[in-house]
Amino acid sequence: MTSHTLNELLAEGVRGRHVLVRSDLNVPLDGSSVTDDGRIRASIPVIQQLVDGGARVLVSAHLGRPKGAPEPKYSLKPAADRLAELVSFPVRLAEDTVGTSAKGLAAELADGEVLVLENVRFDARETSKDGAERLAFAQELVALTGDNGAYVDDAFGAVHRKHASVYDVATLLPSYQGDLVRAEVEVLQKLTASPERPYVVVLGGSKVSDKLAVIDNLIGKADTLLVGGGMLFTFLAAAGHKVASSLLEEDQIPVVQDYLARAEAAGSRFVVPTDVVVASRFAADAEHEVVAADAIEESAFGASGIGLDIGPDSAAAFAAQIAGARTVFWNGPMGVFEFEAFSGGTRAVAQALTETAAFTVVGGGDSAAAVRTLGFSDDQFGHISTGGGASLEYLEGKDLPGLSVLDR
Ligand SMILES: Nc1ncnc2c1ncn2[C@@H]1O[C@H](COP(=O)(O)OP(=O)(O)O)[C@@H](O)[C@H]1O
Ligand SMILES: O=C(OP(=O)(O)O)[C@H](O)COP(=O)(O)O
Repeated sequence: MTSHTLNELLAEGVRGRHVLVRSDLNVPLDGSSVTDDGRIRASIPVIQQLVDGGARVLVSAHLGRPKGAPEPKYSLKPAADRLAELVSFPVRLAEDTVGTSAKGLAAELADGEVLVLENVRFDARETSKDGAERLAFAQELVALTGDNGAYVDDAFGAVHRKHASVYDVATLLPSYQGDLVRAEVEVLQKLTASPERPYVVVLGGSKVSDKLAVIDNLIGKADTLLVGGGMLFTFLAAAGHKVASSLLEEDQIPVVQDYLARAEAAGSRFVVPTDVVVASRFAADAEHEVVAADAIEESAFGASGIGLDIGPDSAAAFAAQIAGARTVFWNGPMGVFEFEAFSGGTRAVAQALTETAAFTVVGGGDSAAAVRTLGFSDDQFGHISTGGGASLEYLEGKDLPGLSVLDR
């Protein structure tokens, strides 16, 4: 299957046309400052080419997971401001997504100007499971483009979401695949076709139920699955251990038990941490200690202890697996790397990736941010992908709505 490309759109001509671009500007923030602008930088080439072609560019994007209504802490303002600093063309931000501000500013746009629409997730219809609701929102987005609009999907990190701004708009406008999506897919295609073995997948992060769902199809594909981050506690609970106040998805325990039971026959092996860094509370300066993974509740903090990182023995075991691999895919920090005291596991995994002879891919907004904030550089890895969940779902061979909707 192929999609129409950005080059085709540019060849058709975009001068004076409103082009709606879906970008992934879901960047980590500290208050109102962007702590890693990787996704913004990755979004610029497509926007720049459209600006150079004289398009009137409308950028749609989400930030975080607001609950379908405006919430100031999820405003795209910090991301739009950072974009404006990085480029030489004018960038404005609408106060709403499809309301009076967006309509007025979209109509006023001159050729080569860019308007970022406010967070699409401020409208509950964006993520609705009801297709008619999503379509109604998509129609309002599309209406901003006038009568000769076009749509470019460049938000690789969101192609696994069947959301109005990713999927439904593409059913309404002439649609094209952005260069970022194209480049990401090219790398991942190589990884799905015939990964060199041993093929090690490292999983962590906090979107536990999303990631657990993905593991299902990686069993049998990956040789070894290293389990860190928030999801490790559901694995420990599945083995019958108490996890005190750590992140736990109780309803997923039977799912994990099923994975563990199926893995061996399918030729995959889970490596679950044997030690954990437990903290008294979720804070950078919390008291903490290393305990055995099967004795979390026996730490000094008892039932209120929270596991915030894998322990040093586990980090060393993970590093050894990575050293012996030929292909490594990593999504999700091993711990709360934003706090120095709980960044050891993530740092050890990142270091191991830079030292192995394997082809390495790091995927995900926070994973990419982690390697950069811990002082590693992009060129120390085979590929840094802007999408975590999106890459994982691509690797499991799932149909990704944001890609298939563009198929001709
Ligand atoms: N044990 C843990 N408890 C709570 N949060 C965790 C834990 N380990 C990692 N995290 C958090 O996971 C977040 C990243 O998760 P996620 O969004 O799933 O990753 P990515 O964006 O790379 O896909 C980080 O902000 C990190 O602090
Ligand atoms: O951050 C993202 O995904 P990731 O954490 O899997 O890399 C994307 O912007 C998608 O966000 P979502 O997982 O809230 O839909």
